[in-house]
Amino acid sequence: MSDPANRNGIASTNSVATSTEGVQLLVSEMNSFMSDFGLVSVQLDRTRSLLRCDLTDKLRSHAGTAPVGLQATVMDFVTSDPALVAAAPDWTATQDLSLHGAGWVTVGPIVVDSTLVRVGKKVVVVAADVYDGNGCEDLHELAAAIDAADPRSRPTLAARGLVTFARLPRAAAHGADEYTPDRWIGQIRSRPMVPIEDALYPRLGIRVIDAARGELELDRTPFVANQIGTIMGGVQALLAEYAANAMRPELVASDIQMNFLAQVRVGPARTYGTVIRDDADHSVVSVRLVDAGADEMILALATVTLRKPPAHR
Ligand SMILES: CC(C)(COP(=O)(O)OP(=O)(O)OC[C@H]1O[C@@H](n2cnc3c(N)ncnc32)[C@H](O)[C@@H]1OP(=O)(O)O)[C@@H](O)C(=O)NCCC(=O)NCCSC(=O)Cc1ccccc1
Repeated sequence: MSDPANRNGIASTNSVATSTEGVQLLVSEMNSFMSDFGLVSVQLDRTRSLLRCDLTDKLRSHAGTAPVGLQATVMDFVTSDPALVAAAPDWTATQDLSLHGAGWVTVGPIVVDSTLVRVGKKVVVVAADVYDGNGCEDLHELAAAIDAADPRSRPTLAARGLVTFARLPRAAAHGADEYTPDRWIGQIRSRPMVPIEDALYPRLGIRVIDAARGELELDRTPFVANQIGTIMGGVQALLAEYAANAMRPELVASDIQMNFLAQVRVGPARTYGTVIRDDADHSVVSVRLVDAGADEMILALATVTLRKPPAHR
């Protein structure tokens, strides 16, 4: 089988995800908001996975940096691999995700190193370090640099994060049997690369209802949904970041905490923002995500810290 969009001959996966309300969505790697991220990963062993993501101009924040929602998206993606290996045969859903900036990713690629921390009966916890690859695209070279004994040889840490996954029955995820990171140990895997015309936020189709109040909406479409039929955790992080930035447009997000409480039943996802701190050099915004089509059922709670952009410091 040949797939011209696929750089390493890895078959792209299509699956019909059914949400908790029984709505069917055709979820495909070829038609995802991440299709032009240039995602390449390697499962180094059963407990560690490394991923890189291109930082093209389309994906940059208004300050030219890698948006925190984008870092959260790729962090969610790569940490799920050691989680799925550890949780097998269960599937996983992201329950909590935190990401704290140590610096800005300005050159790229974005590199995320994820390591299994704890396997429990109900949850699996995976830590992640985010680096600016500074032009290096070779994952084995990056892993060696991260592991270097001399701290001066290591890439600069851009952020540190922690992701808690809840165990779900494997039947919750359509296409689960095609996604088997435990069989990919040592393999470099490139996702299908399909160009997308729009920049990161416009492509999601976010509707701004009231910027000053952080009120935005996003439909659940196959473009942003995952195998269990809800809006991907990373997209919810991007939505929360966008809402916080709508309230404080002169700043740029550096940290995010997401608590995913329920899965989208109907959609759209709607945000409500509250500024909980305004200081000289930063603000903190709390964002509530609800399912507007399901009696405003709470989907997630987010806290976003925003700072002055690096060029203005
Ligand atoms: C499930 C939980 C995390 C925990 O809640 P609790 O209160 O502890 O449990 P709850 O009472 O709600 O469950 C009772 C029972 O139902 C089971 N079950 C649950 N769901 C399903 C299902 N869909 N289908 C079938 N069964 C389901 C559940 O196992 C349990 O079974 P049991 O009774 O033990 O036999 C909940 O807070 C939640 O859904 N949060 C939102 C999570 C979220 O949306 N995250 C963001 C998107 S994820 C993402 O993006 C990842 C990604 C990364 C990278 C790339 C791609 C993807």
